[in-house]
Amino acid sequence: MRIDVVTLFPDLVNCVAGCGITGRAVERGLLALHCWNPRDYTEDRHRTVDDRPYGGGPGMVMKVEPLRRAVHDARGAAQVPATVVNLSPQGRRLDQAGVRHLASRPRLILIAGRYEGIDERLVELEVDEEWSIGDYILSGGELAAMVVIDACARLLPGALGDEDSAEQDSFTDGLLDCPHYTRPEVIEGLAVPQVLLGGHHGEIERWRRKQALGRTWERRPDLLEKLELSEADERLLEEYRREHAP
Ligand SMILES: Nc1nonc1C(=O)NCC1CCCCC1
Repeated sequence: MRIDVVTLFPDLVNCVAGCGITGRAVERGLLALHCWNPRDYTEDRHRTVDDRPYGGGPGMVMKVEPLRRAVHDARGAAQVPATVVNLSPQGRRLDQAGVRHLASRPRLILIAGRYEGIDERLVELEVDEEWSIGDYILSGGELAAMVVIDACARLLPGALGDEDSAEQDSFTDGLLDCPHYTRPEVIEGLAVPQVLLGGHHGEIERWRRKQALGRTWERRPDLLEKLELSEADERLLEEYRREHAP
């Protein structure tokens, strides 16, 4: 998978290429990451990428032309046609289904805006999809782009080793994750649940599933409403509810 990012801060975005699962995906050739700086596509002495907003108001707006030239060069840098994605609070809210959709694209060009935003005509001329990582305002689209890169990289075949399987990731099956524990067995009088020490894999799996169902019910009932639970899951959840009824 190839991801290009149009950004005024390539050093920030390139951090993902240097460490962790994303760094390993790049090392293994599973993910190619390239940044394109609109400032390199300016033609004036001051390398201007922004200007005052029509209609007045605070802040600045990113100009179309430097962005458009950067997108154009990004498109031409590889044969594979790209899906151009703008990251902004105006986009569709990203969830794991959205990540699966984006990770299924052979190539993405992510646009990371700054200032008050990008000129709307760039969106009309070049952007295929707009995505938001949440209902809050960041200083720029770079962190959102890095979230997309990380979440997509985890889904690339071969990106995860056994030690960090995405299969057990919460949200993979629409549920929150179960609690996790490691040594020591007791900390400040808090012991690891006995079932996890017994080595009975069937019981452990059952306990983890019940915890995932129960925690989703307690913390994110909205997620539970979207799911068709099996009879076994319904029974597990009922058991959890009985054990945790206030
Ligand atoms: N939330 C978000 N999800 O994706 N991006 C987000 C964001 O807050 N981005 C910053 C804005 C700042 C003004 C210019 C355009 C990007």
